[in-house]
Amino acid sequence: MLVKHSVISNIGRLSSLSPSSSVLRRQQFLVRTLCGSRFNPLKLIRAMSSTSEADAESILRTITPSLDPKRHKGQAGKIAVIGGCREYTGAPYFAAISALKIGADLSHVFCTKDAAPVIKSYSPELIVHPVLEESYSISEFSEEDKRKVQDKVIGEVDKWMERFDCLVIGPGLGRDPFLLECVSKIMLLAKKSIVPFVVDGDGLFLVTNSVDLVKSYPLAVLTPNVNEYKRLVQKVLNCEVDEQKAEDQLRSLAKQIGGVTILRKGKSDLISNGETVKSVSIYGSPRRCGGQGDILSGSVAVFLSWAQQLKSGPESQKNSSPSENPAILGCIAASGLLRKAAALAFAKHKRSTLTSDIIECLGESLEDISPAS
Ligand SMILES: NC(=O)C1=CN([C@@H]2O[C@H](COP(=O)(O)OP(=O)(O)OC[C@H]3O[C@@H](n4cnc5c(N)ncnc54)[C@H](OP(=O)(O)O)[C@@H]3O)[C@@H](O)[C@H]2O)[C@@H](O)CC1
Ligand SMILES: Nc1ncnc2c1ncn2[C@@H]1O[C@H](COP(=O)(O)OP(=O)(O)OP(=O)(O)O)[C@@H](O)[C@H]1O
Ligand SMILES: [Mg+2]
Repeated sequence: MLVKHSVISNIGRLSSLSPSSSVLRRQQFLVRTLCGSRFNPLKLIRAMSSTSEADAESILRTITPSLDPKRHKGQAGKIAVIGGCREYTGAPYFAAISALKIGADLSHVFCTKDAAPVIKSYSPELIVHPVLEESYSISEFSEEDKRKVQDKVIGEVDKWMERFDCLVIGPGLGRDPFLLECVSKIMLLAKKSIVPFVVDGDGLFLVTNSVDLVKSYPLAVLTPNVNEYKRLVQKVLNCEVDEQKAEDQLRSLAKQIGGVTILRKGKSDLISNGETVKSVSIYGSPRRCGGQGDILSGSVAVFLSWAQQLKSGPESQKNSSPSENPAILGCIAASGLLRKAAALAFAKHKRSTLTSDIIECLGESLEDISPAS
């Protein structure tokens, strides 16, 4: 019930933003999904009651849509990654290509001008927007001109915002202050349009320093690694990470940030929205090469979109969709699939397993669990 009330109050807050018609549709969908006539307290209480190992395979089977010939391009998901700068071009590519490899129809990347040609050259499948600016490229500008540049950046992203099913904010973003200020405005835009977002990498650096950017937004998912989690706990809970109370601490953290969903990455992935805590411990791979978290953030975006779609689609009218929060379902599905793909890639490549090898195994791993036909 607590969940229901907090969702209603969050929606109330979101409603005060004079929404457009597509925003209204999203709001109505949220209300129907989380609090509507299909609201089943028994199912919800069961789902929320304890920390337990999630049945990731069953969730993957439930939320992965069938390949229906009647569906048109875009219906399987339109994802956008906000990330990619001079230093990092791999991370946004990994997140964006993983979304496509899992089954999303369109994957965009909004990055800096330097990063764009590099990311484009990795793959013609991605739609790359060279719109973000770092301080060095505007160092000679007056304050007024800097503001104009910022408005232009926000305008470029805003043109697309309502078309996206989910954003991934942060892989390879870097920590340039001017760029991060623009990204904080992009988060506000996403909230205004009620677009879910996954925050990872340097996006978590931004959010840790400005928690209000995500606080009480029920469609925000944070995916911290060990360092990012430590910094969040220190900032929000004002204490150190306590492994003995890992689940309680994660639940408190998510609750303190107003019920956002947090996926704490590690030996076991732990997922909480401040009410329930679920774990995914399927055996993955002993290789810890960089970039696996980026696969995860792109995957969460797709599965979250599919879980939401399932709840709003005709299947939900038959009361056959699961009652849990789509963000939690998306995290469980993504974590389970990444671990399966990592295990498969490791079986093939052993010590030389790289992130690209794991990405190549995403399709086969999903096919094993949820065959296309
Ligand atoms: N190919 C690319 O373009 C990629 C780009 N990426 C992008 O890089 C950006 C920064 O992200 P990040 O992950 O490097 O930052 P953060 O977590 O602060 O780690 C910094 C340092 O912390 C340590 N450390 C890490 N894990 C640890 C552990 N388990 N236990 C203990 N220590 C641990 C370790 O330090 P060391 O051990 O070397 O002292 C590590 O070097 C971000 O934008 C991200 O998206 C990546 O996605 C990778 C692929
Ligand atoms: N010790 C571990 N044992 C098994 N799996 C792990 C371990 N640590 C992380 N993972 C898995 O690897 C995935 C990526 O987590 P990781 O902590 O490497 O993220 P990250 O540091 O953000 O990665 P990236 O290099 O992309 O930034 C997680 O989903 C988790 O399932
Ligand atoms: Mg990372």
